[in-house]
Amino acid sequence: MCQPLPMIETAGTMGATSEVGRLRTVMLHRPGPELRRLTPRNNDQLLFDGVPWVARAQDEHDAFAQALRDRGVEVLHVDALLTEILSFPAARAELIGAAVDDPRLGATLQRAATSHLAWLSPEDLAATLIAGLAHDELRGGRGLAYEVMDRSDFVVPPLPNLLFTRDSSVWIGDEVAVTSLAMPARHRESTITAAIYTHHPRFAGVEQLYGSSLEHLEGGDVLLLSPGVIAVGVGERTTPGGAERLARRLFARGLATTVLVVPIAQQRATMHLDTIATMVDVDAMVMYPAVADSLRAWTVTAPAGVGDDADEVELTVTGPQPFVVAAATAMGIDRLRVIDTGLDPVTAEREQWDDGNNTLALAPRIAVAYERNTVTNAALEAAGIEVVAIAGSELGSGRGGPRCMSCPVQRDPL
Ligand SMILES: NC(=[NH2+])NCCC[C@H](N)C(=O)O
Repeated sequence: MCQPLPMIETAGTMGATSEVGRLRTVMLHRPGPELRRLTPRNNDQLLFDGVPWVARAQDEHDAFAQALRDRGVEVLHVDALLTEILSFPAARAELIGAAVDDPRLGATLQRAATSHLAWLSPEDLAATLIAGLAHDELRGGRGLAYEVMDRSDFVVPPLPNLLFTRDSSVWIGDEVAVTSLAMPARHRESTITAAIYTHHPRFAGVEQLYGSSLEHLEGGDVLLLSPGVIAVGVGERTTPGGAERLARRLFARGLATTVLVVPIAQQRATMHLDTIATMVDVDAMVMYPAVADSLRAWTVTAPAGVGDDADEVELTVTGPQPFVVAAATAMGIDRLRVIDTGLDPVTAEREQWDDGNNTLALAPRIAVAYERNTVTNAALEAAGIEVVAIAGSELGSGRGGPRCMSCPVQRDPL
């Protein structure tokens, strides 16, 4: 334990100012034993629409990671970063504390779980923090809560949605926002991303611009439309309060000039802004046609030279305007080109559900997309976007596509 980690050379500054600058480094999480915890009894609560075939999901994810590496992208894995920081006592204490900080447990079970976790090697602790700790896996389990707890329940619940690394942190400029996830099944994910950014030497000196205990804000709702122009969806996950706090902090730190706040329907099919629209070129988005005309945005700005006290920043709010109009104005372009998901309403609805809009741009006009969304992908190709198609039959059961499954750590400036 406690051996210093080697400092890793990184090419250029970390961070991103757009969704489409050439992708250099990305953080992924290869799905593992945490997916084997899903059953028909718990999958709804754990935010999966079914019970995935884990080995196939891993094959699909490996092919996704390989497609990125083949195009020169460095792939970082959450479990490896987590294992590395878990040789530091401070990181261990923080993450063990977060794992047992659960009102279901009670003091006796909390103590038993803490001492169980404290004995684990960095590898085993990383694995347990992600896959969770089932009732009968806890050596020395005791206490009222332990006796009463259903045998199929978890002392530490698994994190199957860690797969969607987009949501638990987002880089804006050269800072990282550790987010505050709305669904109870995902709260603990951002304690892991916070610990990685705090303790891993790779990220030494990186400023954290948000935090896991603030108003709900999820990375899937944050779109870097162009340098300094950020769209934030508010709906099932991100609250208006979260969007406002992020805007203030971005303005105070000079990381944005305009934030567009975009209300989206509060339902599972549109849980994040990136389920209905993603950038595929500097001036183009693939978008769900059923919302393309009705999507509205409030434009939030702040006077220049606002100083660095975020709470003092005076916000100017105008709108609402049609999203595409507000976006083009803020981005300083004549028109935001929109490529439709599907052609007829039924195909569009099916392909939106299967994350046809959820593309990951590798550079302007090159995007990773699920192969199953054939009509959307053909529309992208027809619009001059090269589609890097990946399989997602099992990965898709968690309702997330290539964008949700990736957190860009470094993109070239445009
Ligand atoms: N950025 C995204 N669209 N992420 C998708 C997350 C899916 C995950 N099962 C959830 O419900 O939270």
